[in-house]
Amino acid sequence: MGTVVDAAIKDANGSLPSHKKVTVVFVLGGPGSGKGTQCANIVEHFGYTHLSAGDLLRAEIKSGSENGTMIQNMIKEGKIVPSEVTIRLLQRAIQESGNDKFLIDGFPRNEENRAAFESVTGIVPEFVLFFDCSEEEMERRLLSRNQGREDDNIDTIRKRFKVFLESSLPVIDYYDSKGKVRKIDATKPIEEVFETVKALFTPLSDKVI
Ligand SMILES: Nc1ncnc2c1ncn2[C@@H]1O[C@H](COP(=O)(O)OP(=O)(O)OP(=O)(O)O)[C@@H](O)[C@H]1O
Ligand SMILES: Nc1ccn([C@@H]2O[C@H](COP(=O)(O)O)[C@@H](O)[C@H]2O)c(=O)n1
Ligand SMILES: [Mg+2]
Repeated sequence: MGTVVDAAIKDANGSLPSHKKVTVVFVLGGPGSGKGTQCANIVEHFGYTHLSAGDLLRAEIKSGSENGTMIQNMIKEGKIVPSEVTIRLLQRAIQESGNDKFLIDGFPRNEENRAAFESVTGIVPEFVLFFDCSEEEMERRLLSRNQGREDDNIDTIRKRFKVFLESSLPVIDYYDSKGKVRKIDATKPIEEVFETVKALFTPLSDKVI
């Protein structure tokens, strides 16, 4: 069993923390590198709860929240939403899940995300899964994804790549300096990528489904 952290997770309103043992794996990689695809496989085999920061933000827009328009504009521009908004959504999802192990996909996306999450929740990731993929391949995947995402157009994709290089790679470098990064060649076919991923999760798991 991997290390678990005793995290003080405040509830969605920021009230008294409840102590809960949780295991968190951050899943990072460029836009279209296959984070969501591989998270679905990990959930199926290892019983984690998948929390995609992007999905939570899109759900917040749909819910008609007062932050909806701001979030929608940021996503259209490929920009990173202020940490307090995203962290509140992640905390709520953690609290509501009833699970104790989480894949946090697409977060932390910049230094502000990283530092704020650690200081608010006290959670240190078990490790960071980094899907390494060429821009050429990611662009091809995003342009053929066909999920109706407003940010899957060439203008926004280029902005997202720039933000990834400038703001997200430094977060991966930070965790790499702490020996936490598990880098995966994500240009390979889905099944081959998952074989490598599986080998990382199997030692943490006492039951493989
Ligand atoms: N290894 C792979 N080979 C080929 N296609 C893939 C691979 N992994 C994922 N895809 C496809 O690429 C597209 C993007 O994958 P996915 O949504 O998992 O990426 P993502 O990293 O979550 O992207 P985003 O950051 O935009 O949310 C999907 O259509 C998916 O089916
Ligand atoms: N930590 C995050 C994660 C995402 N966003 C915004 O959502 C967009 C889509 O994210 P995906 O992971 O689903 O690709 C992303 O481009 C950002 O605009 C964010 O702000 N903060
Ligand atoms: Mg995704």
